[in-house]
Amino acid sequence: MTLAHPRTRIKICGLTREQDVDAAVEAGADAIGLVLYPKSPRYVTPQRAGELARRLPPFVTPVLLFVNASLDAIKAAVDQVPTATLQFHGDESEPDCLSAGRPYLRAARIPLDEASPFDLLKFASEHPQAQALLLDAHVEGYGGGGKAFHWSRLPPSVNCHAVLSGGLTPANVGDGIVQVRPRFRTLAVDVSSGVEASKGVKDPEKIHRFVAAVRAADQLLAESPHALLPAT
Ligand SMILES: O=C(O)c1ccccc1N[C@@H]1O[C@H](COP(=O)(O)O)[C@@H](O)[C@H]1O
Repeated sequence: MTLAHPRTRIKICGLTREQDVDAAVEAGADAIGLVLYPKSPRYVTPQRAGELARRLPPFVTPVLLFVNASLDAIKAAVDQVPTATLQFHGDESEPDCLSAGRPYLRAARIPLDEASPFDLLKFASEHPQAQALLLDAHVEGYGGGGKAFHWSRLPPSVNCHAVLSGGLTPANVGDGIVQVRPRFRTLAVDVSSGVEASKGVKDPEKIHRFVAAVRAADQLLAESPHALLPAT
């Protein structure tokens, strides 16, 4: 059976503190992201990632984020968080993404400039084993830039699961869900900057408002499926 409007899953990314992990869980997040990219202001060591992930209750997924990491570095983090889903946010090939033997999300970094070409269908075909494509804006530093790309750039129909990210906030996530969900098999959302007090420090009130905005969009779509805009 296909559900017309499955609940939008939510990932809160870039957590560095116990209280932020707890706030994400209390708000109802389905996944938390831990950034293993040393150049990020949200970087955590593999050991710290393990400490934070061990706070999670069942059925909340820890996601380990990498940018062009070596296999040794990936394995060191997976040793600490053996149940992790991996998020590859750099220039990794499909064999790189498969090398650690864990489910993974592959970030597609979509140019902010509408004149710059980006072929998402080709990108999807190059990552057939990704659990989902994570759609982010192409920003300096690879990600976590708080910038939204033009959602209208996405193709009308892509036969894969997707995670919308890049500049999401409590104010725009509902609109993002309505615009992007019809184009993919399912849609989840991922936020970092939009729920922060400062880089690497989350604001529990913003997390709650973000989750409430996602649930409001889900409710709207369940009650009025016509609210889904036709994909262009
Ligand atoms: O968070 C980071 O510092 C980061 C560094 C390198 C690659 C990705 C990073 N974060 C991811 O970027 C997207 C968008 O984040 P934002 O909401 O726009 O801040 C998200 O998937 C983060 O997990």
